[in-house]
Amino acid sequence: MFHIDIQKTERFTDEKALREARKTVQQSSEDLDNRTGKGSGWLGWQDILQKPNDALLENMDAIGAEIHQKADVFIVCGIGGSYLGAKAVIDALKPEFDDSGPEIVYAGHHISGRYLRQLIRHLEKPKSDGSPKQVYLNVISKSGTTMETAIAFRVLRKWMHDQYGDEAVSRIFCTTSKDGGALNKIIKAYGYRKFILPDDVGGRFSVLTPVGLLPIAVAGIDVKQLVYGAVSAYQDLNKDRSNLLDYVSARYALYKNGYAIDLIASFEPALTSMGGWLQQLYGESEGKNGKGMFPAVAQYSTDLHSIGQMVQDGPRNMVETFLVVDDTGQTVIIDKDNRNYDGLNYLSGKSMEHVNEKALQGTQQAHLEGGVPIFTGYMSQLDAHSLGYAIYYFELATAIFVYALDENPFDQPGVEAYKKEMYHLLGRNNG
Ligand SMILES: O=P(O)(O)OC[C@H]1O[C@H](O)[C@H](O)[C@@H](O)[C@@H]1O
Repeated sequence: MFHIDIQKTERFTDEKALREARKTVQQSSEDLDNRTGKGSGWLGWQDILQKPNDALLENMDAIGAEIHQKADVFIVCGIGGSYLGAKAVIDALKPEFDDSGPEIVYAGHHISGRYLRQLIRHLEKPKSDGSPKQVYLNVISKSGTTMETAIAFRVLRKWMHDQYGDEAVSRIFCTTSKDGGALNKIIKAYGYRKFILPDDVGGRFSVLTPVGLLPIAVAGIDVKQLVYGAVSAYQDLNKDRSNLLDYVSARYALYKNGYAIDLIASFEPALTSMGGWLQQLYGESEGKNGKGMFPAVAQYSTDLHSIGQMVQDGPRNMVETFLVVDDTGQTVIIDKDNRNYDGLNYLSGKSMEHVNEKALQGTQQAHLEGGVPIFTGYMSQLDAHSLGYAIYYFELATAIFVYALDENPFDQPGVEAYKKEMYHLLGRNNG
């Protein structure tokens, strides 16, 4: 399923510090379970697994399958927790260069007019047989007021209505909170189909709600497997949390010892977006009142050729968290070449997976010797069930770690600061 090996961190923590950390973390875990910690009104991400909503899953599956069949392009319009989870799962499981089902594109995740103009040009370009592309749009915003998403939605919505007339209404899907926010006003006025994100589930904990499930289902991924993977994790970790608590304790002890950066790395490019999802989960949950580790993401071996030097030899304040899949399911065998000009015949008959695994082991050994404590998260397979399992594992680890910091894992007050400055510069208060 999923577990984290902490062996390669042990030489960086002394026993006493680890014991203390474990005590704090144990208490944090109990506070979470007893619902006595900070932000305890925001534990809906656990409740949805305690009682999985099969009707919702069936519904997501059915709508997803219908759009999968009809759409050429499916636009996911959202930012932060409103798209990172879906992207993580889709990038992990949808085969590369796959042209079955719709192309999934993203919008509303920044304010680039250049990008949006080019996206619209792409939507308008007919298919190879000359017929127009069939476009469907899912806007996702918990608050319903996020500016990046709202601007893109305003533009794309108009494009959809210009293109499809009244039929646009049946091609636009909105995911938001039950009440409130500008998006709810728009839904009411235009009659778009709405999916609800429960109030007690924060954006970065929302991938297993319609926020993530609809785009994931549209991509042709089994949402039941995904959610039930997380349900298994929920049940297993209610029974035995020792691996998770060892991981959180070691990470907390390292943090206390001055380790300030957590570099999330994978040798499997399909998992890089999982790193992006985890980056928000860790970053927004931890970074409060001068506390927390800065989460960064690396794709290996690609980035060993760019930031590898820094990891090996830069300031010694970094831990690495590797996401590893035991079985990727597919590979390429390196053939023998009689001339052997490239000198690679010592690898002939070997799979690229074998080479990638040795690259992982070699990198870990080198970084360890260079002074980087290493966590390794093992996923048995690259499938929906294992991903769901890992998602809940990390959500739980986040909540417990942030309780150990004595902060609220579920708010993000600091994110408002840039918005305030931007709104001021844009003259929002002047109407
Ligand atoms: O879903 P929304 O309300 O549009 O929010 C989208 C994102 O933007 C906010 O500013 C928060 O910092 C994130 O936690 C959130 O995921």
